[in-house]
Amino acid sequence: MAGNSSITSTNTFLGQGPPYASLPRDTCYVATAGLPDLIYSGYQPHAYSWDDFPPLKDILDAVHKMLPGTRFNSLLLNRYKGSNDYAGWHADDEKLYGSTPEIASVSFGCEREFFLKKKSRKSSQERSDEGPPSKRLKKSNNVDQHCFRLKHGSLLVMRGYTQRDWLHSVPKRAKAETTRINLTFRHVL
Ligand SMILES: O=C(O)CCC(=O)C(=O)O
Ligand SMILES: [Fe+2]
Repeated sequence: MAGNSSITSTNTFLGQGPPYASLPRDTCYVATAGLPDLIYSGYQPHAYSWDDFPPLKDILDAVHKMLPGTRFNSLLLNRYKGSNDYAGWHADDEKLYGSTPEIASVSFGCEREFFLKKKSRKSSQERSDEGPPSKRLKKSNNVDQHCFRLKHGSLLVMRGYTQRDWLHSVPKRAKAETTRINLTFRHVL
């Protein structure tokens, strides 16, 4: 990596999103030159080049080998520095990914829980909220909710209508003492 400073402060707030001063985790966006700008949760991240981060290119190559037929050309990196960093309920359903985006999510460091819940009719029209996910979810027996513990080195793939029909989140976790880095590889059309 080209230094920690590249991970933070890379987002331009467009003033359209929810009333959060910043995302509740650090992020960094890497994309192949010439792709349309990514705008999500009211932010427009600066697009770094793959050449700025050779190790990320190596991981991209490994993911392509694991998932034959994929052609990821962008990466949203998330850094959860501790128990208070989180990702609120959202779907990665931005138009630039198309109607059935495939997203490969690789995790390093502290194990965290990743939740999926089926969208309600109302929430299928919602955009990313980035608000803290409800703790009550963990106790729910609802069959339309799932929890995955994403271990160091794990690969999780979302594809098909996952973004259209489901929301996902990484809630705060009191016992998360160390940093977690998550890489979500995506294909911008
Ligand atoms: O950290 C994770 O596992 C999920 C991150 C995520 O949902 C995203 O970057 O859109
Ligand atoms: Fe996501």
